[in-house]
Amino acid sequence: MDDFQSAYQEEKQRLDDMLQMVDSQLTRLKSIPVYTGQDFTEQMLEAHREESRQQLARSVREPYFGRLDFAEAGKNKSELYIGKQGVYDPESSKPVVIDWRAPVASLFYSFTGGDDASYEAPEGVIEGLVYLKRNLVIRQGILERVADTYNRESEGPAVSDEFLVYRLGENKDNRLRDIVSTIQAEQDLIIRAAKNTALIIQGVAGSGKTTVALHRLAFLLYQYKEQIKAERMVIFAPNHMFIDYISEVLPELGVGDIQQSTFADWAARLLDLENAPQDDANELTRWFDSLDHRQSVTHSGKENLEYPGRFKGSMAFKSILDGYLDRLEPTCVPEQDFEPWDGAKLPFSVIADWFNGEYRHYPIARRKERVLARIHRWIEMELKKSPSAAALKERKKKAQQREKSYAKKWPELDSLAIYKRLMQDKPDGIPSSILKETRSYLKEGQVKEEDLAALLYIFSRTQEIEGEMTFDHVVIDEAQDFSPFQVAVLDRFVKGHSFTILGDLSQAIHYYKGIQSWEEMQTLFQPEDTAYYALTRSYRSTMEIIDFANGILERGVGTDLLAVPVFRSGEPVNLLKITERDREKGIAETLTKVLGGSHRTVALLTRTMEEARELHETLAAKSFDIHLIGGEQRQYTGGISVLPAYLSKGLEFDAVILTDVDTAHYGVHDARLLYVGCTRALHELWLLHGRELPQYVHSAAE
Ligand SMILES: Nc1ncnc2c1ncn2[C@@H]1O[C@H](COP(=O)(O)OP(=O)(O)OP(=O)(O)O)[C@@H](O)[C@H]1O
Repeated sequence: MDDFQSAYQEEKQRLDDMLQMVDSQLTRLKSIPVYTGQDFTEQMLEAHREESRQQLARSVREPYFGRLDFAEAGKNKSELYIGKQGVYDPESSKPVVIDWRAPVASLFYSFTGGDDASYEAPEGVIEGLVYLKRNLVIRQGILERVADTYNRESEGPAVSDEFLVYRLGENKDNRLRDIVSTIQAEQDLIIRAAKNTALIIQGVAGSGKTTVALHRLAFLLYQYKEQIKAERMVIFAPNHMFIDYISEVLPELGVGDIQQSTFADWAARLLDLENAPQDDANELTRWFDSLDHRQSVTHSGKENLEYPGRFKGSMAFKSILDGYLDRLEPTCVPEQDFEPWDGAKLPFSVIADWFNGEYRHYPIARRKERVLARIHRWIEMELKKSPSAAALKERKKKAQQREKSYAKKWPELDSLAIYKRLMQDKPDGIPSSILKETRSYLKEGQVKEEDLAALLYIFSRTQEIEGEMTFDHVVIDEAQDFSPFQVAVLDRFVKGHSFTILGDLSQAIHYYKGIQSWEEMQTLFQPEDTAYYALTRSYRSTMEIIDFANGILERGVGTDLLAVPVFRSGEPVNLLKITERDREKGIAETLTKVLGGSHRTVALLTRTMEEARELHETLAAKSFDIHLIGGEQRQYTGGISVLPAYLSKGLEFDAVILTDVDTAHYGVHDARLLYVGCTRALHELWLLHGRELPQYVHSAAE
């Protein structure tokens, strides 16, 4: 028997033993009748049993994925099995499978060979020797693969990339998956970083940002279980389809109840907006669907703060709001005494004293509420002094009217009302075009996504932020499209600046919003409260695709944030010229060719929504089973999809076909967009064009 076979036999025997143990624990737990009574202690015990049942049911399918033989200095070697969750021997209560988030499991990810192995444990740094690092693929309880990525006894070097390349070569379905078995050291550092830090991560396309963020949430919940709750953690994603796409990773990791939302949805809920802006689907269509309009805007020299989205996302706008709100505070109390009926008087000075003195520690909207409630109580006390029933009746009637009209003299202090007044009052510093446009749609009862940061900020300064509104941790994915002001606002809702902010500046396709450098975010925090990481290795695509996309970055985007590929080779990138007359035929033929492979997900990426619609119609008429994805889409179902490139951000497909890659569709300002499109492909990439390719694509292909 060779080494491999004996390792396989050994692991198979171990697995059988383990499955038997897990199965008998599960059978025992299932035999306990489910408690449905009223006793609180019993309810808690039942909840605990149910959690164990679910965990064990997951463990029966895949109890572990890795083995690490480690000898702590001065101690014997132990064989540690690492799984998505810990398993305990019911008799000895000792762990037989270690949770991947436990300190010692970090060695499985950080160790790449050599005589020095150490990890950080609560009791300090533990040092020792690693003898074996082994990956095990178990599916539905069956051992499918054993791969040693390090063996002290063998001569050869560590081959950790081989197993990674095997995993990366698999085709994908319609959901993002967990990567616990192949987390890379650079990713592990981010996943395990301390909680109370605003982590800012620049990662090239396909570097695992989204995946890492989700694993980090699972880690934080494990590491800080006493301090944080899943329901108080949130991941902000760009749209509903993306939320659907990532929705299975956390349950796979055994973590539930973490909020997944768009910023717009969260803001609309908190602000109780009647007309909530629908993410940015409309805005996207406006900016991306008319090629001419977009060209003229990007060429007009209008940069930065002249775009409403950029201005309203800037910290300069926040300062203007601060000034306005500071001025509002001393003018809240109406300058008059309050007389509920003739002869009874509550002097202005007393009311002002309540507002500015006694209730000073409350935000102003709350203060107003408290003062008005106190006035009401004062009226009731005064009414009791009425000399007769008739007088009481008369006074009560008067008081009701006057109380109502007095309350109306106070300024309205809900966020939208304040914001509307601010736009009317025209404070210095807001460009007049922005004032005018905003006033006009606010008057129609509309609010745009770009206004939400300001509205939330006003809310946070004027209302009380109650416990259930706060977060223990916030993840912002695609953060290059967030504004500094949005992050500053969120900071008011999150405890201890506990953020994971991830994005890629090269994918900042929204010229009208977002940031241009990470410094804009970093400077929001004290240096000791923030840390910056860069992820440069790209795991999604083949070397050929990454090299090609790097060419676009270098020559089209003009950045040096290039991706480093994992050594996974595939087909060359295909640049195919088809005459305009044969466009539809050429696209259909390419699609047929691509479908001849073993791909499970294929995307046709157009430049505009309109083109996607037309192409969908054409191909559906040719009997292709194809889905059209639009901005309002809530689910991604896999298979063959046709969508505009700007909606493909964050997603990935086994094969990607980009249509009309010519200078008219992808001008110099669209290099980022094309980069996004190209980097969606895992294994195969086609660029079809009738007219001239953009110059930066020509050179990227050379
Ligand atoms: N360590 C890893 N092991 C295996 N697969 C990985 C690893 N890291 C990332 N991947 C895979 O790479 C792909 C890209 O991951 P992900 O979507 O999280 O990257 P991203 O940086 O958010 O990408 P983009 O910015 O392009 O949207 C996914 O298929 C993910 O499973």
